[in-house]
Amino acid sequence: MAQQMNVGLLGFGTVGTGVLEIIEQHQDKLAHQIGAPVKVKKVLVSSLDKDRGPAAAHTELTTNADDILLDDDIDVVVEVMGGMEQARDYMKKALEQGKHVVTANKDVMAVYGSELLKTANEQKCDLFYEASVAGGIPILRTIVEGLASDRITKMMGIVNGTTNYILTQMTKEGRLYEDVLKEAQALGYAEADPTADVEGLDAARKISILGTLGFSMNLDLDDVSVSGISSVTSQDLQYSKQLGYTMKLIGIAVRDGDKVEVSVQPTLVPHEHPLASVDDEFNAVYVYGEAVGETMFYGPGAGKLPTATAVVSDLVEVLKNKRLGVTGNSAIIPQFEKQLKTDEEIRSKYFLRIHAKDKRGTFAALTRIFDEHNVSLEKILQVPLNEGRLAEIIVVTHEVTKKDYEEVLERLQDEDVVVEIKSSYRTEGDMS
Ligand SMILES: NC(=O)C1=CN([C@@H]2O[C@H](COP(=O)(O)OP(=O)(O)OC[C@H]3O[C@@H](n4cnc5c(N)ncnc54)[C@H](OP(=O)(O)O)[C@@H]3O)[C@@H](O)[C@H]2O)C=CC1
Ligand SMILES: N[C@@H](CC=O)C(=O)O
Ligand code: NA
Repeated sequence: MAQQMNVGLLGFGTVGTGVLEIIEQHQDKLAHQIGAPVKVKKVLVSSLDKDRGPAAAHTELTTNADDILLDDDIDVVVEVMGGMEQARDYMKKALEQGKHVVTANKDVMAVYGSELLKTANEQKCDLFYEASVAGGIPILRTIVEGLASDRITKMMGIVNGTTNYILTQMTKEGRLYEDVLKEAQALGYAEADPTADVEGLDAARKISILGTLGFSMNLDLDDVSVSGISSVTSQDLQYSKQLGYTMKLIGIAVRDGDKVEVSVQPTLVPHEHPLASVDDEFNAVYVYGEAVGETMFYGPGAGKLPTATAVVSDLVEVLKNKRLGVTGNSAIIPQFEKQLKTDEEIRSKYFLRIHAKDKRGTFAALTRIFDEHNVSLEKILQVPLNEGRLAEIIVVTHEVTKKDYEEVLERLQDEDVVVEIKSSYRTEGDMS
């Protein structure tokens, strides 16, 4: 057996404590796979005063990152502290010191990923980030290696555990948004600031990483159109259910020819769609490849041990590469120039809920507007409100262009019979 490999951990929170636990508990298996024992030599924390239980006794804690980044005995730096600029600076410094890096940080990888991967290749170092997308599901490896021979044309992912937990609990248990969010925070699923979860930014970061790898083009976070779940109401969930749909926050990346579209939004999927039954903090990524057809990868998307499993598996790969002398190849330069679809080219179905005056001519006025913009309707539901003075009208369109649909929304806003547009959601139909 070769000499011990040393790891420096940046962060000792939910994921960091899980990483230490797995390394300690699976020591024999890891040593067998890597061909050398592994030890977490030092851990960076922001405060030495916290009570960290017995786990902390097995390693050395520091508040000075250089104790890790400049320690010649540390082979791999595992970044699980979160945040943006500081985490990126530490990763860059680690790579410049010739250390390999494993991270769970999608915030950094979505924005600075290509820059850091370039540094890693130049330094002949590895940089792996499996835990950054869909926690414990080995999805990045699946796309890059498992489907390397195929041409991926569509990915749809429930890639945020917090929002999936909230939507599931609101839909199935009738619980309140605020209560479930607090619980997701207590369970360690949410980010330090959960705004990134509920407003869709966390999922946007993940789908931009998936799109970049799956379509082999550099997709930026700015290329992702994003909306979150903070304004989803229990009425929306109830009407969706009544019309045969389940609401999920879904990251969607589609390639048609050379053009792509990437977005994140609360999306209605038919009850029988495989993504509809992915509940609570679980994640799933549906991937369509031209040759393989439909595939779906399911598992826990957040939480201590599932996320730590992905981190430690990356660590195993790095250390194996190091032993074989083949590090420095973790980045594949994207093959294609990015070409984004226009709103005339993006096609989808939509769910629309409006309050309208309940009087003669209302429906005629509405259908005229839909018709003038080439929007045809697949489903219609009308419910009287306020003792018949108002009508709650819910429609699901056939597949239409985003441009036509947005023009309809603008026209409806100015229409006399429309009192208020209550909500509007992208709706998925067929699988591929
Ligand atoms: N939680 C999850 O389920 C998942 C998390 N991730 C990602 O993993 C990363 C870590 O998440 P998580 O473990 O939940 O985060 P936590 O907030 O639980 O832990 C963060 C840790 O990093 C330390 N830390 C933070 N900032 C600094 C700093 N500036 N200097 C020194 N130490 C610092 C904290 O120190 P102290 O203990 O002293 O406060 C803490 O130990 C994030 O990038 C997150 O997005 C990815 C997938 C799933
Ligand atoms: N906050 C994230 C954690 C994993 O990336 C989530 O809820 O999915
Ligand atoms: Na993963």
